[in-house]
Amino acid sequence: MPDHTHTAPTRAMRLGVAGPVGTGKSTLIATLCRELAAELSIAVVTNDIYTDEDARLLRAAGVLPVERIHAVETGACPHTAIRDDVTPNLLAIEDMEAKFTPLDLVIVESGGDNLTATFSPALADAQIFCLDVAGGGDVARKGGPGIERADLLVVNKTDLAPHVNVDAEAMVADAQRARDGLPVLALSQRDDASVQRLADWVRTTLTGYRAGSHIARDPGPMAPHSHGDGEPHTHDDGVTHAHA
Ligand SMILES: Nc1nc2c(ncn2[C@@H]2O[C@H](COP(=O)(O)OP(=O)(O)OP(=O)(O)O)[C@@H](O)[C@H]2O)c(=O)[nH]1
Repeated sequence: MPDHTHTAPTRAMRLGVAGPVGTGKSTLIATLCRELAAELSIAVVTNDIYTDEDARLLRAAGVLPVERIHAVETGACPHTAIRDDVTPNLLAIEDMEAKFTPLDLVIVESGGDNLTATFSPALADAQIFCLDVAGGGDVARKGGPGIERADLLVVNKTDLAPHVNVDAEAMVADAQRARDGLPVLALSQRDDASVQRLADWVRTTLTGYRAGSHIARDPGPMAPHSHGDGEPHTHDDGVTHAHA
């Protein structure tokens, strides 16, 4: 008989943060580091297409020692690096684990990408998907793998809602309907209570992970899409699309 009991993991929890360009992923990660660095040993891996811009932003924020922030350059296809070929990210994580052992938490930021990019469970033990109220009030209602099935959906920058004529509460309610009971968090850097709720979610998820009760989920594959020009190609999950 195979043994299906779960044993508590011994390595750091890997937390993915995904979402479209500019939704506030780097800022959210900087905030988590600021809130949790005194109690947890943290490292961050960023994914950028051609630069190390996100890593530089995080280093400049001064929330972690600079050597704990590692940039992976993904080339033209940022979602491939978090889903189809996770090897460069796994190598970067293992490098950080070797340098800073014992780590409690490794946060991996995806390159800002489209609404359907999600982490493979081979890379992330848990994942946050980030939306921005300024991206439009109907985005949450339209759904998609990250919106519907990430471990936590963040409706971010709620302080901007009145300036962009978006009803943030309605957006959160739409998201809750799409998520079948999974949590949704309204977040603003200007609302400390919301920042505390975010930090508490990470603490609780880490506790579950350490106890062996948190199971990494796969939100689902990329929807078919195109980057505008270039040759179509097939990902490991069988989806064909074109690249710039
Ligand atoms: N008003 C407001 N602005 C925010 C908030 N969070 C982030 N921002 C701003 O939103 C912009 C984009 O934030 P980033 O954290 O760089 O977003 P990102 O998703 O990492 O961006 P990419 O890596 O380029 O995809 C920056 O100007 C942030 O200062 C927030 O809660 N409220």
